[in-house]
Amino acid sequence: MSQPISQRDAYLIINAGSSSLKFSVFCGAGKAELDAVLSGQISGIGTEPKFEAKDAQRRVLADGTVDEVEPGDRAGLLGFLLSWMRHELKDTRLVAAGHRVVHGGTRFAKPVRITPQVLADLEGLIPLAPLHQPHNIAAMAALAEVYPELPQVACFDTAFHQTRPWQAQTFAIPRELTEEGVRRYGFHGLSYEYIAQRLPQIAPELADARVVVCHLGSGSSLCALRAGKSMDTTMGFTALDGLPMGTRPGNIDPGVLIYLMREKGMGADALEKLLYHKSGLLGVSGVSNDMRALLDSDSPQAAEAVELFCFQVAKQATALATAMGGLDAVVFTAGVGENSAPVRARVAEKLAWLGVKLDGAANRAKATRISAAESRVPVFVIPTDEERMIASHTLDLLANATGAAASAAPLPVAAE
Ligand SMILES: Nc1ncnc2c1ncn2[C@@H]1O[C@H](COP(=O)(O)OP(=O)(O)O)[C@@H](O)[C@H]1O
Ligand SMILES: CC(=O)OP(=O)(O)O
Ligand SMILES: [Mg+2]
Repeated sequence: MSQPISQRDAYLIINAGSSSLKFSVFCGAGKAELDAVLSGQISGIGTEPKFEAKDAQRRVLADGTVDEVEPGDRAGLLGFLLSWMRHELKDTRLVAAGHRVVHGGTRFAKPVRITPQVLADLEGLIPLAPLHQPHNIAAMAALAEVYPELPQVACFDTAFHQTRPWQAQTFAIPRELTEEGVRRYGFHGLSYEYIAQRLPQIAPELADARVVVCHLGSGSSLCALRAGKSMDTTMGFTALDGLPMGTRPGNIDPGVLIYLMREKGMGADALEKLLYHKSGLLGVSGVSNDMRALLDSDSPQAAEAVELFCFQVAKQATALATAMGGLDAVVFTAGVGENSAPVRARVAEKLAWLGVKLDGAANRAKATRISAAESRVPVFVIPTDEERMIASHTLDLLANATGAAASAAPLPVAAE
């Protein structure tokens, strides 16, 4: 029989996304044997927050709407979650906390122990990730209040994308700006890193394959994975680039921004609000930022928003296939990618010319492999697990105890 949780080392993991606050508690002596003993999320932040939690046996501990806090009150929702967890974890021996941090900038190339200096550096990156970085930092501060002695570790969305060739990291702008750090970083790296490890366990023949991973959630991006390494990705300097998302536009002609500044008198704050909070599925549909609501809606604008999303996913997937010189497999993951059969079906239809064909029944059943037997390109649905990846990095960092020293290694500027 396994040891009770109270006698095992436990790691508390927090992943603050744009529409969700996910958490897990893992127990285990090493990263190969990490058991999720508690996990869940507050989803629908900003619209209708819902709290779900499960125990080690995947039994439901909580499942309902959060009525006591305003839908957009991030601090209130974090407080609600931490007080619930504190009660649940009463005898648990927490040894560390790990956090997802969206932007590592040029400074953070790998996970790092959080120190006052690291925290200050992360705060300096808030303008490059205003929808995420403040919430990532708020979770660190809130935990430090509840567990002042607990070591905390930051794991970065940007870190996984360092293997891209320089042309995938560089904007066509004057070199001085590139050297200052104005370049394509890419995000959702913890999710892609998890998929890169998981796919060869499911399909060993694809270990060296050229795979487009579609991370479709509230924030969405694609990654070109070759032999498990990132070769390109759709997000850039910030998490605004690439695909349309819940409230973000994705690719947009920069001339639009100049037009809005000159002709509409919009400044940085107004543009930030437009691009991070009012665009994407919400802006196009006028109905919701939530893909479920759009698929359930009778509004023609909601249908157009879904079509625009699927069109861009397929179009940009094709560009990423070119970045790898071919396409051997497609993976769908994250909230929309894992749960929406209609979105997967529409994207796959648009990629038919590349040899993608789904098995309709397998797609609707959310099977692991959803492609038809005759599909040249196999297609998979793989639930992502950013929290497990963070736990694994947190264990590694603490085992190597290089913490603060590791933070001093700056990222090299993209080399030719
Ligand atoms: N059954 C479903 N059908 C379509 N979309 C879904 C479904 N379940 C969840 N989603 C979408 O997933 C999104 C959340 O994805 P997730 O990856 O958890 O987001 P975050 O970016 O906040 O981490 C929601 O905004 C919702 O639109
Ligand atoms: C980077 C990003 O967009 O993250 P999320 O999908 O969690 O909002
Ligand atoms: Mg997310």
